[in-house]
Amino acid sequence: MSSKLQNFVKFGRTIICVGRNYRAHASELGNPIPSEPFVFLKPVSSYITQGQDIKLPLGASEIHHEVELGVVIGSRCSSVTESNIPDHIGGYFLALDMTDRNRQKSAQTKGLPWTVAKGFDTACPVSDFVPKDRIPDPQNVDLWLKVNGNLRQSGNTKLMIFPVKKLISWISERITLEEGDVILTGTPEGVGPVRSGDIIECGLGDITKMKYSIK
Ligand SMILES: O=C([O-])CC(=O)C(=O)O
Ligand SMILES: [Mg+2]
Repeated sequence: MSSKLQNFVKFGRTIICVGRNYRAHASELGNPIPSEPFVFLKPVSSYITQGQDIKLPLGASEIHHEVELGVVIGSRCSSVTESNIPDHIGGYFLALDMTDRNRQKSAQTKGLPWTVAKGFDTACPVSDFVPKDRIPDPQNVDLWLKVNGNLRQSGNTKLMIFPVKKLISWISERITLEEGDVILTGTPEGVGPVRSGDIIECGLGDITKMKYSIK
């Protein structure tokens, strides 16, 4: 295993995020169920690791937590078929897709991109790298998130509309993926606002967990 993958944050390649990959989450925000995957990007500067705090961005009125399974790409993928995707997965991690919900809604209404709503500084808190053999089936992993000890999100990756293999294959037909690129695979339902002083704890079943404070 390349040490670049274990240090995927420092390696710092493209962060691709999948939107509305769980029906219940698309519905809870009043959005249609996608008929094919859709993706957006976060800048690499939005990564933070445990020990750093999530900072509420300037002028933000509603910052939401979204807990997600992250995949680290292990080798170059260009038009890779679904059956060959497992060979290209380098490992996994737990991620928060922190979202400025009001800015996202306003951008969406105006037909503008979500870049600032999803890519502000500290918008991508992540866990340590999880070796691939710890997750033999990425379509059966529990995802949970608590704010100040109260359970807010509880889902399982089997509820994804487009499974990991499909997502990576679909992306690789349009965007070449390289070693160290990561994919955030979308959030289950239960997203909601956080305030200064809150503590988020979340996990991938009991495989890995992480804790972040909101500054
Ligand atoms: O902001 C959204 O609802 C889209 C998204 O990132 C997700 O579904 O994980
Ligand atoms: Mg998300």
